[in-house]
Order: sequence, then C-alpha cells, then structure tokens
Amino acid sequence: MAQLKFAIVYYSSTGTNYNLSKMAEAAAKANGAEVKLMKVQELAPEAAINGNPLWKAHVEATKDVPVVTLADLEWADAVLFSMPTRFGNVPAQMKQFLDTTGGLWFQGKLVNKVVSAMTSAQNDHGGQEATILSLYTTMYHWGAIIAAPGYTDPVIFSTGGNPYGTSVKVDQEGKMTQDVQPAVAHQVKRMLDIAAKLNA
Ligand SMILES: Cc1cc2nc3c(=O)[nH]c(=O)nc-3n(C[C@H](O)[C@H](O)[C@H](O)COP(=O)(O)O)c2cc1C
Repeated sequence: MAQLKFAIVYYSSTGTNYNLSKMAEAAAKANGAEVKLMKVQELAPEAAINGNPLWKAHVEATKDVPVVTLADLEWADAVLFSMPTRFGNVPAQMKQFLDTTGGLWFQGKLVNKVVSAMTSAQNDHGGQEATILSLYTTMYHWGAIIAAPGYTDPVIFSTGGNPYGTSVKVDQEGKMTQDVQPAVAHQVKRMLDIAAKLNA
C-alpha cells in the first residue's frame, strides 16, 4: 500500500499547539506516514507579539517551520489541525488560511480528505469543544471525512473525555496540565486507519 501523506497544520502563539503538533508528528511517523508539519501565517501586529515575551519567544523559536500552502493541502491524504481556543472559537490566523481554500474547494480537491482537530485553552471548560466544532463546520463544506476520536479508546477518558478532538488545559505559564500524548497518538492512528481504508 502507498505511504499515506499526513499534514499537520497548526497555529500557536505560545507553543502549546506547536507541542501538540510535534506529538502528532512523532505518532504519524511511528505509524509509517510521510509527514509535513506546518504553521499558518502569523497575522498579529508586531506590537502585540512583542508585548508578550512567551509569544515573541515562540515566534522566534519556530521561524524555520514552513508556512502551509494550498499545495500542501492538495498533497495530503489526511490533515490534522491544531489551534488554541480564542473566545471559544478558531483563531483568526487559522480562519484566514481556511478562507484561502475556496479555489481548492471549487475544484473538489478537498473532498474525502481525512481531517481532525486538536485545541488548547486556559480553562477546564473554556470553549475547547466549540473551537473544534467551529473548525469542523468548514470541513463539512469541504466534503472532508471528519475522523473525530469519539470514545473509541480509554485514553480519551484519561485526558478530559473530549470526543471531538484532543484538547488540553494550559496554566498561566502556558504549560500543559495533562499528559495528552496518548490521546494525540490515538487520534493520529485513527485518522491514518480511516485514510488507509479510504485509499484501499
Ligand atoms: C485573545 C485570546 C482569547 C482567549 N480565549 C480563551 C477562551 O475563550 N477560553 C479559554 O479557556 N482560554 C482562552 N484563551 C487562552 C488560550 O486558549 C491559551 O493561551 C492557548 O490555548 C495557548 O495555546 P498556544 O500556546 O498554542 O498559543 C485566550 C487567549 C487569548 C490571547
């Protein structure tokens, strides 16, 4: 069987969703996929970034991570999104990228992509599920196949029990408060299993 192509598309201000994406990258490679890890374009004004030392440091630390292109989406069999919760919604940076996919959508090139999403927030119930579901609304329009984790494995219960996608709570310093690596690995494997069945 051909090697599956797995794209991870993330936005992160202070590193959490980058770290979630790195966990996903390791899991996808361990499952034999060809993997691309890519960020969406930062759009915030420099003054905002420079006003937050964690944000500034993260932008600098990830300056060599490639910015996702439409060709990367076309390339992928499966796309995993990761982005922080912003007022219970998808960050503008991610939304802007999604809003550039109209041409691919028009040509039917996003149909049957296997997709899923992860997120983080500062509160236990700060809008994680709403953020993931907001992103999934666009995926229905793409005609993508949403491979949410559901309750398909006990690891889902050990990390907050979010069936829509792995989500994690971060503390004031931006540190993850749960070990979500097993849930991320399960979500990635489920995506790849479904993509393999679709490609068969
Ligand atoms: C403008 C803004 C809005 C936010 N909205 C929420 C929110 O609705 N609920 C919540 O729990 N945390 C909220 N947060 C906290 C972020 O979700 C948290 O900083 C983020 O998950 C960290 O991810 P990152 O390190 O990948 O940037 C918000 C943060 C910012 C800057």
